[in-house]
Amino acid sequence: MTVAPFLVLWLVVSFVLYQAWLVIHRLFFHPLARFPGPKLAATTFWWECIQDLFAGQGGEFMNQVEAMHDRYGPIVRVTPDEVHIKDPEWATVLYAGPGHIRDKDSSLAHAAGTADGTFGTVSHDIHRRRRAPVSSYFSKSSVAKHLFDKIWQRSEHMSDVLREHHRRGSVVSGRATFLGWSNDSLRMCSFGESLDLLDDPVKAMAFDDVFKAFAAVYPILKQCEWMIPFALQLPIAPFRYIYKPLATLLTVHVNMIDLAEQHRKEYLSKNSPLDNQDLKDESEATQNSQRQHTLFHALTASSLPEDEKRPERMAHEGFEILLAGSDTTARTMGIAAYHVMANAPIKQELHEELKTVMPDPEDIVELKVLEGLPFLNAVLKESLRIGKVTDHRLSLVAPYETLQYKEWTIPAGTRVSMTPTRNSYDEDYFPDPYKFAPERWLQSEDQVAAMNRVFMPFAHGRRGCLGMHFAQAELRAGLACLFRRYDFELVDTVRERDIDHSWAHIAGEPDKKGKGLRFRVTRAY
Ligand code: HEM
Repeated sequence: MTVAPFLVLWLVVSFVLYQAWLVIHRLFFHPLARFPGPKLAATTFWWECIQDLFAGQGGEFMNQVEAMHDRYGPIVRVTPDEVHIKDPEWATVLYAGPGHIRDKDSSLAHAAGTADGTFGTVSHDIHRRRRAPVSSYFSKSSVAKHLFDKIWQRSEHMSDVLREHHRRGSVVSGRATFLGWSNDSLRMCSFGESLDLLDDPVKAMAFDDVFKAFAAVYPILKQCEWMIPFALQLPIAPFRYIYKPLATLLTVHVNMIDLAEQHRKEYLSKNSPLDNQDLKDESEATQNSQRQHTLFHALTASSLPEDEKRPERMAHEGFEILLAGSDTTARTMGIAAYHVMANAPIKQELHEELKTVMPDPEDIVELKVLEGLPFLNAVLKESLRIGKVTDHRLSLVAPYETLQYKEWTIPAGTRVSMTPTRNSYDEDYFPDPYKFAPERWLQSEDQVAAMNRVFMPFAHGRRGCLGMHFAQAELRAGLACLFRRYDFELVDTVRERDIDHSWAHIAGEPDKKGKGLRFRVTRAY
């Protein structure tokens, strides 16, 4: 026998033996071996990927996790090294606050290729440092003081677009309109410029393809964290022929570096280094934000170390903001709009309430006035509840802490996940969960407090959404402009087919045969 075939045989046998040992180890000797769950899930990480890519419509693993809980109980081993817990009351233990160290699961953190951004940072300590200035830029007070004017302008613009549809009697695509609205608004507030997608539904739908492309490859990206960083080292042009939306996704990544560099230079040229030294903490940076018109200005002005202010690093923050903030808000808006349009009494009540603060339909309203409207608030919360747009497991690791769930002791260093957005469908807290019922948020204080305890559309704790105030301000402004100024009728929109989510890779998606939300503007007030 020559050396080459012998070497191949040796490699094949070694690989097979190694895989066999892995399976035996995972089933019998792994620290999670005694946790309940299907053997296949305990054996290989690829089970999740295969379920997501090939079962049903794809994106089936989340439904499988639900089925595992039905069969095995509230704690289940869902991959070789991860347990998933379904118990709304336990979320505050996993997503714990000060005094508890939680790293992020790297397969979730790195999937978008932004290991240096807040979302993509695994380490607890580095994450805290990075999150502070971004979170401050989108804080409740910063949204009210610095960003709401721009948010309102974009909603006004959406209103103008709808007025034109009314004039022409044309059918409106909810997806193109709301994605254009949220993307323009987020870009305007974060980067001081927008792509004007609201004016160009075709361009808006090209961005929809980008989100779809990301979702389509997400199950593979979760297994192969190196993929996007590797693709970014290659020329983008060939990707245009292989899969155009992926090329667009990579282009957004690359353009973000140029934008970060441009804004950093712009900020430094207008502000002396002496001023910057004076910025001792993030709250000071926020107070100073008269001169910080973009997220990159704020990051440049922050007290982060210089290495964290490299354009390549800041670009990861910018990319994450776009990825995390535009599709989510657009989807929630679509869900809210559908349910309000489909329920005449709800539509009427919302319209009447809005009239109290906008006697003239063209009135401009301050954020705090909108926040004081109980029915608008109830519609917003119910839309976030029923939408559960980020329908994926948020997995963390407590590196030094043993976690206890009932009689189960979870060793330190284990990946532990929950799906906080699914709490919203727990019948113990939300009776008749599939019903869109804003009135549930108008019950007694105790009843609302019980719901609020487990209501986590933005997840919870330090890894929870840092754009939640921004998103809610956008949704309030958007709903106010829509339902104070116009009346609508749905056009061939079926809830089960076009609105409700039936599968999810990272965001919940309606049936693939769905046509999306379509409506007509029947009246301008
Ligand atoms: C209705 C709209 C939104 C929903 C439902 C939502 C939901 C969430 C959820 C559930 C998470 C937890 C992470 C995870 O599950 O993977 C998250 C994280 C995040 N969101 Fe949002 N989000 C929304 C809008 C926004 C907006 C407008 C922005 C930007 C301004 C944003 C920026 C982020 C960032 C950067 C993170 C990562 C935070 C961290 O890791 O520390 N989100 N969001």
